[in-house]
Amino acid sequence: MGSPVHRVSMGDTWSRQVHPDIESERYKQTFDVERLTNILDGGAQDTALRRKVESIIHSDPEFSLKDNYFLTQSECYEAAVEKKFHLQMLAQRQGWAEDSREAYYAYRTLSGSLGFSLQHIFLKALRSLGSEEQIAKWVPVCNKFQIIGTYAQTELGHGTYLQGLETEATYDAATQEFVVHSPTMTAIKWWPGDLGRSATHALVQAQLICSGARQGMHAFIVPIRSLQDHTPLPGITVGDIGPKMGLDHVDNGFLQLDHVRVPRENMLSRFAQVLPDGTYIKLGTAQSNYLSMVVTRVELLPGITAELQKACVIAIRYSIIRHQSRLRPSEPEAKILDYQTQQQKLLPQLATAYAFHFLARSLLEFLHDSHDAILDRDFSLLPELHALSAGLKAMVSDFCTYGAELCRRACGGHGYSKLSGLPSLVTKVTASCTFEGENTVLYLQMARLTKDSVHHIQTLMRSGADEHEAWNRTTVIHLQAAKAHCYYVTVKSFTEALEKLESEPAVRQVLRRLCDLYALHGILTNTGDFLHDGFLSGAQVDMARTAYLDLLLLVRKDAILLTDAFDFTDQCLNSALGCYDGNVYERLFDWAQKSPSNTQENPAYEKYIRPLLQSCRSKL
Ligand SMILES: CCCCCCC/C=C/C(=O)SCCNC(=O)CCNC(=O)[C@H](O)C(C)(C)COP(=O)(O)OP(=O)(O)OC[C@H]1O[C@@H](n2cnc3c(N)ncnc32)[C@H](O)[C@@H]1OP(=O)(O)O
Ligand SMILES: Cc1cc2nc3c(=O)[nH]c(=O)nc-3n(C[C@H](O)[C@H](O)[C@H](O)COP(=O)(O)OP(=O)(O)OC[C@H]3O[C@@H](n4cnc5c(N)ncnc54)[C@H](O)[C@@H]3O)c2cc1C
Repeated sequence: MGSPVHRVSMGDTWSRQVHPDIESERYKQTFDVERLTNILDGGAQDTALRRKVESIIHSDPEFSLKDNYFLTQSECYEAAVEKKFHLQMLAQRQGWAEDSREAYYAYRTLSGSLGFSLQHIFLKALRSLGSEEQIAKWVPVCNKFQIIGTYAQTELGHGTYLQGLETEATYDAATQEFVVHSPTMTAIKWWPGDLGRSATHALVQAQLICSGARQGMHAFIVPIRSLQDHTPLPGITVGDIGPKMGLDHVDNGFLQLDHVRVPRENMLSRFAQVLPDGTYIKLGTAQSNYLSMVVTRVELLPGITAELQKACVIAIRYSIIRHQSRLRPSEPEAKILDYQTQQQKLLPQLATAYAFHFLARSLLEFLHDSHDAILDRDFSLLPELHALSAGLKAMVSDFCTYGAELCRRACGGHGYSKLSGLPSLVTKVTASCTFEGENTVLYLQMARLTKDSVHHIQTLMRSGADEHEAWNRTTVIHLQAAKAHCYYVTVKSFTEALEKLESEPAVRQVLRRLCDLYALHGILTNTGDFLHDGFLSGAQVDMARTAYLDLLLLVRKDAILLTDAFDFTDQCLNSALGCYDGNVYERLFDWAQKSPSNTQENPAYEKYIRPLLQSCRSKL
């Protein structure tokens, strides 16, 4: 009789018998895993609520992810829309609001494999840029899915440089309408998620033209498909941009506007208004309409971090089960996590996954404390919020992408199998280095604030360079300064989180080790900077390395318990390598046999293989 089935288990044949190699790693608990889970969730009640939502979702076969790896792009898209449809019906029955904790936990449970992900961003932009009246009008119809929104800012010719966006919204005082138009091929909106086949409305960022003057980028709600039969409305050419590297379940699309008219009330007017006679009233700053990007960058951080957390869970559990080669000729093959190099690959990533959890929580608190003031047009905190959100979104997405790929590679051949769950994690998190702001550009937004950057610019300007040339000729240094600042902010937020855990000594100690490992990893991967600036001597670098290698051994002992604390269900991980019970090989073999290439006829045989074999045989 196997051990009792753990609550996160897949619930299949092998869930009943926990592999002894992984079970032995759970015997000696140096800290209370459940308490750490509660801390990560924000409290025991949040853990209970999350688990309740997970249980409801996993009890319904409509939400199963197990066939996802065998679907085409169109099937992926339809499966995600189908799950979103069923989740919306479930949410209505359960009374879960669109922006509720339950809805967030449902999204986490399904690893974001849901349609209409841009509805959230449409709503965020609405709440940041819309007047109270516009919010009261559009939020309810969004929440009830009476419309499906997307956020259309990027164009074929421009994504980063927002002042270069070409889409125009020209005010017609005679009819009190805006004429929204794509004047050139490069003005076609390109990339917006859910635009290809789903959205009925787009929040279009366009250059406002009124009273003969160009007023910069403003947001307009533009209906794009009929609510009766989903056909494109007059003046609208819309479609899918075609196959991508990943995120097959998202229909990223294009939108060409041919003099489309929308009522004056459709320009989001928290920070600017156009009066009936075309008079432009500025209520904010030049960058007020960039606020929605700030909010989205901050609110994307937990989801991006979760991808690295899942990659660490899969790779570390697999590294306990996988035996390969011998540490000593006289001993049996070793668990690959007992090799120092495997520890050096995975455990700093685990530390990073924890560090980013506390960083995201700290930045979300800053956003929530400052957002209301900004909505009330007190912009004093906006520059710092922008700089932090830009730099930290760039760092978190960069390092989560790097870390997820490292976890994938650390699993050898099976890490290259989609059935491991790792390749789709990597392609998904990679996208976050580009969307919501390309990372280099965002790092540079933070760098504008650092002392070191200013010094280099001033030196060049004294030698005769103008400010623009001086800036461009020092951006590599700015980038370095911004990355260093991001690392510092991350260690600071992790340390501050530990200070609040005085009543949890055992949990605090295990997290302290992760914080030290994260900080030392940062120093040891940038020793040149520390030596160059005289912050460390060679002897001190040696001390740091010794402490780092000692920490790897200590964290190794708690590695499985630290992955368990994230409390991802097996269904959410959807990985043959990463299940709680560790029965890797049985699942790999079982799942592979479910592949359509093993269950369907092989047309290539009759057409090509048999004729080829026979033609060769006849010559023998
Ligand atoms: C299943 C997965 C679901 C995932 C969903 C993903 C959905 C993705 C959506 C998108 O991708 S939407 C499109 C996102 N696009 C961007 O983020 C564009 C990125 N580009 C920029 O942000 C621009 O580079 C820029 C920063 C806007 C450049 O600004 P600008 O061209 O005006 O020049 P600067 O001189 O750099 O800035 C001027 C001034 O403005 C301040 N500032 C810039 N951005 C902001 C902001 N967001 N908030 C507040 N302030 C901002 C900047 O600091 C400068 O201020 P001063 O220094 O002059 O005071
Ligand atoms: C999966 C995915 C989903 C997306 N979803 C949406 C969406 O829903 N809505 C939407 O509006 N957009 C969306 N986008 C578009 C995304 O926001 C843009 O791709 C992003 O802002 C980058 O702009 P770009 O593609 O024009 O790249 P570019 O800005 O052309 O960048 C190309 C290169 O030029 C460099 N570069 C650009 N400007 C500078 C500079 N000033 N200094 C130094 N280097 C510079 C960049 O660092 C980069 O290396 C999505 C993109 C992806 C990949």
